[in-house]
Amino acid sequence: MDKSKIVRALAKVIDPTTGQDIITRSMIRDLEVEGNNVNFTLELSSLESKHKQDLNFACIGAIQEVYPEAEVNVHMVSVNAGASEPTTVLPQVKNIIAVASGKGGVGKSTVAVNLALSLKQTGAKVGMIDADLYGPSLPTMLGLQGKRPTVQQVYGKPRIMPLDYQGMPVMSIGFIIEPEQAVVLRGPRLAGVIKQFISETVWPDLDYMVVDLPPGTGDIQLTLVQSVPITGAVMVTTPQEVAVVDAVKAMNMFLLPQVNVPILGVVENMAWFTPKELPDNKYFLFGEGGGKKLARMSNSMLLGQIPLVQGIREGGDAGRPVVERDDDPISKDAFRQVAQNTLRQVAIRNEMIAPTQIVKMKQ
Ligand SMILES: Nc1ncnc2c1ncn2[C@@H]1O[C@H](COP(=O)(O)OP(=O)(O)OP(=O)(O)O)[C@@H](O)[C@H]1O
Repeated sequence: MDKSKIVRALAKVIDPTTGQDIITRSMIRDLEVEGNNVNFTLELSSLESKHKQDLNFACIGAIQEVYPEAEVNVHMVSVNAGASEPTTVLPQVKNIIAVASGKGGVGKSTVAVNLALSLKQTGAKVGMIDADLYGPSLPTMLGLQGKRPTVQQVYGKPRIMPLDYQGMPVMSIGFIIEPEQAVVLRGPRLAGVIKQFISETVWPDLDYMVVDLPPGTGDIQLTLVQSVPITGAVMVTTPQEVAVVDAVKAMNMFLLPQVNVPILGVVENMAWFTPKELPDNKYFLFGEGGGKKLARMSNSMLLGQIPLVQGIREGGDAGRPVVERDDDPISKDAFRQVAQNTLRQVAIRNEMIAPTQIVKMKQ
């Protein structure tokens, strides 16, 4: 029997927790073929061990399809044995970055989308969840209006396949219901949708998952911190005092001792206005210093300042974000700097602090 044929057969076995095949996920070790005997070890996380039997049968079936005479012995081991608290939610996602703001309209979604795409431009694997269930803007900003995700059966369970924007998997309530219907969703339904986006969607291996939160503090933020371990939050504010005051309230939710999500830094959006015809001019319409102030208050850093320019709004409306175009290098650079600083802050955070735990709160 040919070992490489067996590997190719095993590559058809899908791990139901991630939707990826067990070869891509490097779950097979010590594959040995002797006569009719095929022996190997299948490494499972504690979450995958729920599917132990299914996976065992799937492996045997896949090999016997090629070699009906094969005697297959699958030795299953748990890779998390002895670990204190294995990550069981989105184990294939290395970092989850929540983008939050105090009030609406400060450009949180614009920052989230351009940050995600700038991270992707560094070569990282990035996905996005639009958790702004009341006002989903991702479909418009990425030109995906009217598109619907497909549902596929993965081991007998229906799973959502995210939509794709230029190689970036994305999910939004706007892909499921019409935007004007979103407001009718209430507490438990909202929590259900967030959980579907996390646990019932087939996300590939990702370096960063960027989550666009609704403004303020509410059920959705609470559901999210109870559902996934958030690596850190990026706060978006405009420079004026009132925006900062609201942003502090939103920020304080992340810093609650039982939530304990670190603030990676602050993005000051609409920092100054630059007219198209006078690209070197800066008019500080909303005052100055809000971003720095918020960064100081959260003991974090100002990740960057984004100007108020027509191209950013046009990019969002046209479904082609400014960092994906070449007609506004200044804004593109500003977002690139935000992404570089975010990468650095995530790396420092992961070096210095233990992984975030999912919040267990009495409701
Ligand atoms: N720096 C900017 N320059 C020009 N227009 C911008 C800028 N940032 C955001 N906008 C525009 O402002 C509007 C609001 O932005 P966005 O939807 O990102 O805000 P938001 O904070 O996510 O709002 P909400 O959460 O209330 O939906 C959009 O039309 C967007 O294109």
